[in-house]
Amino acid sequence: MDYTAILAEIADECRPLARSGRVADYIAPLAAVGLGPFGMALRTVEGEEFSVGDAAVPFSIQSIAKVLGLAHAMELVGDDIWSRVGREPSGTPFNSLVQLETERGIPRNPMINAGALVVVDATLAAAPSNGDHLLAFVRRAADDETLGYDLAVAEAERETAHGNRALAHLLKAYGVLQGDPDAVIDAYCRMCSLSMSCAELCRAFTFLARAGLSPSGARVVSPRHAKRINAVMLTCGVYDEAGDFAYRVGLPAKSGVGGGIVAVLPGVFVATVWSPGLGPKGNSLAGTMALELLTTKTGASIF
Ligand SMILES: NC(=O)CC[C@H](N)C(=O)O
Repeated sequence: MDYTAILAEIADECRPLARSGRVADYIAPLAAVGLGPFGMALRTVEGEEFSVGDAAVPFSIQSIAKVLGLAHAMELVGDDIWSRVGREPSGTPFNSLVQLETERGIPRNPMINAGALVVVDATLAAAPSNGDHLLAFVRRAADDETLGYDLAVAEAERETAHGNRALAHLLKAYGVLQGDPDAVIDAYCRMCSLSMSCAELCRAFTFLARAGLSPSGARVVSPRHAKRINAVMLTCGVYDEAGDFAYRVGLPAKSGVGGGIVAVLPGVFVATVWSPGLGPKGNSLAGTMALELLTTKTGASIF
């Protein structure tokens, strides 16, 4: 199928909304991007690529990276990961502390910050200490050795990560975090600073549409893990907007406060969108609308 005309229509309809919402202002380099950009890309499992607008502009993928971190951890430690983090939707904001105390240090899922910190901790404990194994995993998933971090973003987040530090120390107090909370925060901020364009993000997430295979056909995760990661994205990927997002868009998806969203239709395509204006739940306003229009215009969703 040729998605060129549909993406052009979607971009026209979404551009006005790209001036609405708020950019994430607690990480200075993200605030500096400002409102206005809009880009979208779609890559089919056959390898056809379509894009519109600012689809080639790199942006900070932020919490979208939690999916890559989870995929890496599942390959490293297997089902053991689920002894320290749940897989139920939280119904709370991504950075909330409240539930973590009432549930005695076991985060609801790996897509909220507390859960991602546990995943990072598990990865640090399991991986050999030489080299950056997450980055190697991401490059392998995308078949792209040029992908990397934006270390200025990581450093800026480290300086203001007081809430995340509180989460990490609370996790440590409950004995759920094995390593040093500050080392976990450093690795977490680096992970969130991964920088990609919509087009690159489509390639990095191809394995979730291809039952675990990268664009070149290399095995990234098992088919079972791909299915499970998509399930976690569907139920938890956009935090306390997961229900509304499933209702409107109908695809497993993950958002980040950089304004990106990646959505997967298993067996068919990966669609990515970037527009920095966020709604109250921290998800891109124009990005959500673009994905809603995509599934409405094509009739393609998991439902
Ligand atoms: N929702 C997000 O993208 C949040 C990620 C960001 N690095 C944070 O921890 O606050």
